[in-house]
Amino acid sequence: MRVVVTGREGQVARALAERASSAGATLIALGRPELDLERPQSIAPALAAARPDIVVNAAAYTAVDHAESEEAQAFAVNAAGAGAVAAAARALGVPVIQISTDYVFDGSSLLPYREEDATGPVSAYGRSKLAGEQAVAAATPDHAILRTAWVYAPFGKNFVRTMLRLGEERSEVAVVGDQTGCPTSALDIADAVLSVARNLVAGPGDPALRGVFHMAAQGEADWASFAEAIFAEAAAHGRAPVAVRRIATSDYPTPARRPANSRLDGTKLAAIHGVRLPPWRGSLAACVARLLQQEALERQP
Ligand SMILES: NC(=O)C1=CN([C@@H]2O[C@H](COP(=O)(O)OP(=O)(O)OC[C@H]3O[C@@H](n4cnc5c(N)ncnc54)[C@H](OP(=O)(O)O)[C@@H]3O)[C@@H](O)[C@H]2O)C=CC1
Ligand SMILES: Cc1cn([C@H]2C[C@H](O)[C@@H](COP(=O)(O)OP(=O)(O)O[C@H]3O[C@@H](C)C(=O)[C@@H](O)[C@H]3O)O2)c(=O)[nH]c1=O
Ligand SMILES: [Mg+2]
Repeated sequence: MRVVVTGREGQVARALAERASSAGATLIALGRPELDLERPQSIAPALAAARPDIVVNAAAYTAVDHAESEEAQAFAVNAAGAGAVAAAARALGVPVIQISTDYVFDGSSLLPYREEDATGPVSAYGRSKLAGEQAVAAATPDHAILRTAWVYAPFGKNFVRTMLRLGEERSEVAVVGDQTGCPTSALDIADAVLSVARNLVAGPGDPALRGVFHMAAQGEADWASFAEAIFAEAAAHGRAPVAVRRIATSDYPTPARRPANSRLDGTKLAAIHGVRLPPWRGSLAACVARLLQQEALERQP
């Protein structure tokens, strides 16, 4: 199975590159300048040349706060770009997997979100990603939209690496405690995406395998308790302890609003695709261990 992913250096793209061979897949990553989601005319030729059995659109404009002042660019990449990727996949006669986000919800529900729950993004990023879901669905019926959340990896830009960096500079970090979600490892996402890809390729006419699915780690955390877990893992590897001061969202002003609750319910993905991501705590432990091992190696003379 030839899996073509958009974006070369993104967390999910790099995780797919790392995990593909153990899933018996060949991974081809396409990025700028050859494939630029802001240049729709670049997309179909780049995808065609890569001869995919399936396309995964993992590239996106992901700077949540910057998107508030660059909404047009966020829409160009996340909405028009995603639609163009899906249209190109359709022209090639292959399915597309669109990676989407928990930020399509407004966060007012007290329960984990299910696929049929009403969306209502409260940020420009969330609006652009919801428009992307709609553009993909309009472009081809042969799609799976996989919504994930709070992605981290041993590489790329993410909350885990930010906390480990801050923890080297300070003995206390202030973190919001009133936003709850599902911290999800990009490596677990990669394994799940590859399973879904296999199912879509093996079941070309099966509408049940298509549509929207929630794909996040099991369990839940708020950002403050997630930070506490990161520092606990680091301390287990000999790092100095770091205290987390739990603050309210109102004490941490940001340009973008974020949902108070964006937990995702993975029941549908498990029932239909047989895929359940692991609980977040063990995946976090593996990520922190790998980061600190890399760091120790880099420090060796
Ligand atoms: N990060 C998160 O917490 C979450 C992410 N998601 C979604 O998951 C997907 C993967 O996210 P993640 O791996 O974290 O993303 P990253 O921010 O790590 O990477 C995004 C990638 O998109 C590429 N990209 C941006 N603009 C363009 C463009 N115009 N043309 C081509 N490529 C472009 C970037 O390229 P370059 O390296 O050149 O900048 C980068 O490789 C995205 O769809 C995101 O919306 C969903 C929930 C949570
Ligand atoms: C760095 C830092 C952040 N925070 C807060 C800000 C924010 O509410 C929360 C997380 O910060 P981030 O910048 O990682 O959040 P954010 O970039 O909003 O993360 C989101 O990214 C997009 C792409 C998604 O799709 C979402 O699922 C989600 O992962 O923690 C603190 O309270 N203290 C800190 O020191
Ligand atoms: Mg961010």
